[in-house]
Amino acid sequence: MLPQGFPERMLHLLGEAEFAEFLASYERPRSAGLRLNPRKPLPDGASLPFCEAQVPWEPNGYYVCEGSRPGLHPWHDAGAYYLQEPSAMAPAHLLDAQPGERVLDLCAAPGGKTTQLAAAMQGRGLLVCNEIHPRRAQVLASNVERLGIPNALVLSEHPAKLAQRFPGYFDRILVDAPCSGEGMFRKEEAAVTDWSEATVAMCAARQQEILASAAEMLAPGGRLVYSTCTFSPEENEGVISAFLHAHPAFSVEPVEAPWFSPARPDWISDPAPGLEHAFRLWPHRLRGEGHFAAVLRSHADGARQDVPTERPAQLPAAAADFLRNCTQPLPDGVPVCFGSVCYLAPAETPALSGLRVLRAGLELGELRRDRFSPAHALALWLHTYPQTADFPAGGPEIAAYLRGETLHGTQRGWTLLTAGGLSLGWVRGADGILKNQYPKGLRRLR
Ligand SMILES: C[S@@+](CC[C@H](N)C(=O)[O-])C[C@H]1O[C@@H](n2cnc3c(N)ncnc32)[C@H](O)[C@@H]1O
Repeated sequence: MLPQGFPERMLHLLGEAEFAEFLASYERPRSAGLRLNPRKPLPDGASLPFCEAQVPWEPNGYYVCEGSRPGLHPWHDAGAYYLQEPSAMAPAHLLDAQPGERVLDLCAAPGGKTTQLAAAMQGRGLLVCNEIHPRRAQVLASNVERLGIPNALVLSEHPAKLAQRFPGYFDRILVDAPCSGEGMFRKEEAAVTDWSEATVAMCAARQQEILASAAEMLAPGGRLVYSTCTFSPEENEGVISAFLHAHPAFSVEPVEAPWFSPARPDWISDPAPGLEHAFRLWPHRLRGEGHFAAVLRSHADGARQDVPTERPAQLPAAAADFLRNCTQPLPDGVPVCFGSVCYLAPAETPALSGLRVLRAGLELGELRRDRFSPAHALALWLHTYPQTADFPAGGPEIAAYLRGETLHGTQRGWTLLTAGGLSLGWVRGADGILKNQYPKGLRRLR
């Protein structure tokens, strides 16, 4: 059931013929997708049984067969892929983040686009992902950890506060704005029940503010992508047009993306020039849900700004000893400790004091009574470790491990548990028993 007032709005915008096609898309099943994580390639010869065609605008993206449950496969827990609606893969593709850059994902939870940006950055550079709501920021942090991303700072701050701390600092910024969610009516019941004309107006006002903060943080010459999953012109062409009028140093960058439809400057009054280069993704014109995206380019003069960087901490000796034993070289980074928890923050990490930080890069582990316990995040980042225990991904041992049960094996001490070759967590071996170290909050009930 569509919310009252919504079909009338769309009929007015689209006209009768296209509205009929649009409406018919609600009778079709929604498209589901997943994105493979290049940091955790599937073992040679392996494939995922639930993947069908590739998503045209994302080389790692696949449509998922109807009725399949990829979230239940242990390789999901191992971070081999992220479940993501195909149209939602468009904004990060358009941002085109590069290894070594400074990239900000300003509205990042639960982390679909953050994890896609991380894949594009190949572990190099600084990825700051921010989510204003603390609970949602925890989900974001957990997904960053699951996909084994080493170079992300996870923050939970208001965009205006970040704008004060990071003027002109980022090469690329994604604003995947909170919106009225009209494009998600096929996917989320809450999007239908929460919708009203007043919500659209409230979202548009908030989007303007977020976008203005983002613009302050973009380096001269930088690229900013604004996206929503809604159809309303107020939240899309309207927001971008008002932004361009207020920020003459920006323009909409024309980008080659033949799968998407042009935006509709004719749906708003006083459209800024170039608005037609933004994109609309229509559920009746492609295989995916409704989205909007605009690529904005700064033409401001000047250079990228720097801020003071985080000072490296001295890792406790027990941590350094443990890490020396890792055969896989650690990424470039700055050791940072919060109390007894140690991280390897990305090189050039800005000073973090005064910011709400959920993860300062790769969590290495914790010092407990002079003993070092490696973090779950470290296990998921590792591909190899001198001592591993591997079990078939679909076998009973991995199912038991994910429920938090003890396994059997001859290994002694900290051992990397792998599911069909992909790291999944730690076990600690002694006397033929492999004690389960899978975090309690992630365990499956059955
Ligand atoms: C569309 S969702 C982001 C989805 C995410 N980019 C992904 O791909 O998984 C928008 C996010 O913006 C957050 N948000 C809400 N109000 C905000 C505000 N005033 N400033 C910044 N973010 C806000 C929401 O909590 C939500 O997580």
